Amino acid sequence: MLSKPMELLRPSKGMINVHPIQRGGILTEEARKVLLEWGDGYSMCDICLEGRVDLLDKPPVKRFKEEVAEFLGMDEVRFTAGARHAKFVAMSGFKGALVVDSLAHYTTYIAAELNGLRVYEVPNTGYPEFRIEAESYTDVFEKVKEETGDYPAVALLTHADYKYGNLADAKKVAEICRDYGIPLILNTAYTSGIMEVSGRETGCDFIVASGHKSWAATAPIGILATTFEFAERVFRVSEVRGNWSGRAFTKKEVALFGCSPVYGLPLVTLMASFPVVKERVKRWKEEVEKARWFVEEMEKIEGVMLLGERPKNHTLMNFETPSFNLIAKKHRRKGYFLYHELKERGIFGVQPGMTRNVKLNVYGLSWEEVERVAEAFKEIAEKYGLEVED
Ligand SMILES: Cc1ncc(COP(=O)(O)O)c(C=O)c1O
Repeated sequence: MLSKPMELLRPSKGMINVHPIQRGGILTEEARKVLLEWGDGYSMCDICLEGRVDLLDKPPVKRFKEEVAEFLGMDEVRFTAGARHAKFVAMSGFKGALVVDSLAHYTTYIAAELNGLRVYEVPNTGYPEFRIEAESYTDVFEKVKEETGDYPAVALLTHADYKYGNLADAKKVAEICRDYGIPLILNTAYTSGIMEVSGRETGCDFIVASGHKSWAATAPIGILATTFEFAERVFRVSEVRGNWSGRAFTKKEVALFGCSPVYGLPLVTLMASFPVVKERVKRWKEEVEKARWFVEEMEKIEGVMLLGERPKNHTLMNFETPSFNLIAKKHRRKGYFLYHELKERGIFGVQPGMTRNVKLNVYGLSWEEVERVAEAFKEIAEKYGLEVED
């Protein structure tokens, strides 16, 4: 059955959306302007001479690719179908064991599975901070060697994780990997595009990014950046020949399905937002200040405590909220009460039905908006008889 127009309206329209995955993907004005012009199917491919979207001159994707490489402090870049696909492409250059942090996103595991890599996890410090200690990578590398006879083929670190918004020490992990000669994939789905990230400074071998999560682009689009050392290996070109015609596809990169699997709006919006993204990363410090202020305000509410590292170094946060959970038990709407109370106050994005924990992201909100969100939580708490410090 066809969708009715009503069904295509956005439920969060007009509200402050604090959903953790939404904040960094909100389009810039510049990106909004290109939506209609480039909305047709293969809009980008009007003048394609090389058979690959990353080599286009009109629009200037080839030049953009070089600009992104420079921005990320890497040598070579390709556009992928999200961070998940970028991880898949990076991992496609390796066989054997992969070591990942235990806060890695599910897409890391899926990318490894698809590449036939065996996954070993670096533990975190557990409740309440769940930190990934860089030194723990050493222990796991040694464990892999002991169990399999070889050191791992590759390692991955989630720069900021999706669960607690902890910011891992990428430089330290990269140093350890370098000492072992193990290439490091840095998953910056929640960092590059909102804060400054440089592969050269960090010392990692791959940077994975998500355009729709953190670079103000339309989904799906990701970025894989790497060094000259690894580029040929992961951007391997096709070697097959057609039996019938003997055709060869020697320019087509295998893990990118020949030509980048994204063209049109996702890539054009990424390009249109880029000048703004390059500037906004410089304002990260203030974004973190807002997050720290917000934590202080939330913890004035009885029974509310931040999970993850303190002080916060990222804008994604997770609160333990047993007091809200007790209210939910007696409320006729059960766990949905909080979602509805927030919605009535113009705030969207806290998971419906969830009151044990509240996970949200304040990235890109103005101070006034951050205050509105904090006030809404306090007002709801007081309405249901929780104490709120002045
Ligand atoms: C840490 C992390 N990596 C990767 C992803 C997936 O990103 P994408 O949708 O670009 O594949 C997510 C999604 O939430 C994530 O949190």
